[in-house]
Amino acid sequence: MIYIKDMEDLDWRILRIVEICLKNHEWVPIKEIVKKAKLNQNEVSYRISRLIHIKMLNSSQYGYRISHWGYDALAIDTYSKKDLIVGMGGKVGVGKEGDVYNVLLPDNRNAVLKFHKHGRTCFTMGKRYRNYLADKRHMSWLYSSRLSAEKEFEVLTALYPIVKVPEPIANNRHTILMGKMEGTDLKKANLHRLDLNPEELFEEIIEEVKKAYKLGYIHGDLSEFNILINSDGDFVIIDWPQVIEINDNKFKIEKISSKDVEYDVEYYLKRDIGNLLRYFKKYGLNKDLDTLYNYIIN
Ligand SMILES: Nc1ncnc2c1ncn2[C@@H]1O[C@H](COP(=O)(O)OP(=O)(O)OP(=O)(O)O)[C@@H](O)[C@H]1O
Ligand SMILES: [Mg+2]
Ligand SMILES: [Mg+2]
Repeated sequence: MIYIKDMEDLDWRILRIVEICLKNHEWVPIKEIVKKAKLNQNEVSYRISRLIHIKMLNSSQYGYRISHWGYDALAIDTYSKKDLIVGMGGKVGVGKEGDVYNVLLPDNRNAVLKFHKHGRTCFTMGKRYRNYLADKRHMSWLYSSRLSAEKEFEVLTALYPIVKVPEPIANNRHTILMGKMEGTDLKKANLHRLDLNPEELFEEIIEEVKKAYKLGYIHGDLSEFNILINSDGDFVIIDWPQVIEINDNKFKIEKISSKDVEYDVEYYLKRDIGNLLRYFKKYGLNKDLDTLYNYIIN
């Protein structure tokens, strides 16, 4: 629980100062905070103890840093101050890399806010991110979560509305604000009960994969868990941070047991198609992977 309502202006100010100082420190020493805040040491100590009490800051013998909750709070506060969201509701979903919450936009539309949480990332994901961050020495969860959110927002912006993906609305820190799909994931949907034709749906999904490929992107984690569908058969493909950019060599190498293994675009695209085929097999669909692959790339 984030106790934003208990936060006073000075608490926010100190929290933001700690965030800025984290660019240069792993733990921010109190004297650094005092210097930047232009407040006396007693006031700063008092604010820090309040922030620790409500779990916005973590402390060690070396100083202070922002907690997951502190970072969440800063993002929510920023959206709220910019009038991008006017309310927050419950959780829509919990993924391996983040939590997704219902939010209300000023025009009364429902949307969702996805928090990227790399601290508890799945292992492969971490590996790939470490790769593309090889030159950044002090990579913290805070920094890598932010990059992951930025990447997902960038991809949604490049794909929307050509490809069926959620509408990207805004990005702040480790979060993205996007349109909400009222529906369920394909994993939980029963296509027969929804009166949907599995073969038609499969072909529609392949069309989206093809369009994304033409724009230069391979999802990289496509499966029945990352497709949301409603009862009309409308769907969106979600969860894009691990995207493979077709002209970006950095994404082609993964470290497996400390050996560099080079995977190419073909590997990732076939893996995505293979996941879809596996899912649709239970509806009796039998298609050839190579034929689909050639259809997509040509
Ligand atoms: N735009 C959206 N509209 C409605 N629900 C959404 C939306 N985006 C995400 N969700 C819900 O939140 C869940 C997690 O989202 P997402 O898959 O993007 O996160 P993740 O943490 O990367 O998950 P994973 O562990 O699958 O990698 C989804 O399975 C879905 O239930
Ligand atoms: Mg997912
Ligand atoms: Mg994911």
